[in-house]
Amino acid sequence: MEKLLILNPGSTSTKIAVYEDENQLFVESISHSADEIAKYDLIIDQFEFRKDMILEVLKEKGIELASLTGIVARGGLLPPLKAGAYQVNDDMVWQLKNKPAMEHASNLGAVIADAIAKPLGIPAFIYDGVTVDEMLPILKLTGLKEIKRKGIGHNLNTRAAAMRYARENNKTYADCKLIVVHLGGGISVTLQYGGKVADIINDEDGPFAPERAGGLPSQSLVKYIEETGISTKDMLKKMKSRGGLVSYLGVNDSREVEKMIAEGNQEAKLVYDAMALNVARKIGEEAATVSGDVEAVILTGGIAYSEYFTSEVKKYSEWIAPVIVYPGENEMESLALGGLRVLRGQEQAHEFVKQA
Ligand SMILES: Nc1ncnc2c1ncn2[C@@H]1O[C@H](COP(=O)(O)OP(=O)(O)O)[C@@H](O)[C@H]1O
Ligand SMILES: CCCC(=O)OP(=O)(O)O
Repeated sequence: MEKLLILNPGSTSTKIAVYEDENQLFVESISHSADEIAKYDLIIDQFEFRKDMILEVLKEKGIELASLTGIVARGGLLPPLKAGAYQVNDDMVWQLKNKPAMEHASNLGAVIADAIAKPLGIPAFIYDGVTVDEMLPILKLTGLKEIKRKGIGHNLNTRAAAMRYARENNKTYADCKLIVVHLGGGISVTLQYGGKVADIINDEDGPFAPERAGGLPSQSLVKYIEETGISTKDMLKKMKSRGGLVSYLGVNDSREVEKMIAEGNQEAKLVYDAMALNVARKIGEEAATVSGDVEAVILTGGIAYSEYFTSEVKKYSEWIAPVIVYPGENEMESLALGGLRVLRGQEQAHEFVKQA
């Protein structure tokens, strides 16, 4: 029997679970207030704080560290990866500590997993990391040779949703042609076919999201930075955590926005409807990429619980293909099942080599 510790550090929470084979023994999501996080300059500075908290949760739940047989974490901002599993090694820990592609809480996953796994002599893995980049070469191009599109986003949850669709329709993942959208604090619109994430539209050129600015008109953005004198670091932070619903309405919880709409707030309705329309426009972009040959559009993530939001997206997208809703995210289970496949020899973990 395998006993796996699953770690998913997010911007505002740390999710921890333990699985015995396919059975979840517990899952716990610890929220971090903005104040708690604000005192750390860099993500990596939160290492001790989050690791200690994880160890504390395991103690409370009566999980003996020595009983664990492996650890699986959400992968961080590494250089472009293949889909599936990578074994956590010294190169990966070095990369995340010294040269991550971007600051993001998921960078802590493999580093903490390594710190716990090494003394126990058990393996640690990441699975379907945020930088899985299988994008079609033609989709990498932008209008400036020096700037390329990157495959970054919610690969874990969108691939898990695509695989669920395949299972439920008695098909293999490789035989499906799907547009899968993660609707959370951030949004990713993906095109998946041929067993790959052929495209992923996320923060840089995606729709705005509860906390994210999404793609912005590039000339206006450059002028805004020059006129306000805002630093690169502060601007990136603003686009990542103070954009979208937060920028217009001051809240990142879609349920609060829906309450505002129900109370007659016209600004809230305009912004929320615009967010849904922008998601649908990106779904249309992915549909065009495959000349409309799409079998289904799948909406997943926390906002997929919303009848209001999913109906809006459907209104603009159902002409492409049936729109299926898988509410919530399935990240902890996806990590556990991925780790189990590797430990059972059903899947091979890739080896990570650092890029200094
Ligand atoms: N029932 C619901 N109706 C509308 N929005 C919801 C509902 N439940 C959760 N959400 C929204 O889902 C978002 C978080 O989605 P989730 O997939 O859990 O997060 P993340 O990708 O940020 O980890 C929040 O904006 C939250 O308000
Ligand atoms: C870093 C890309 C994936 C992402 O946006 O994740 P979160 O929504 O969990 O911050």
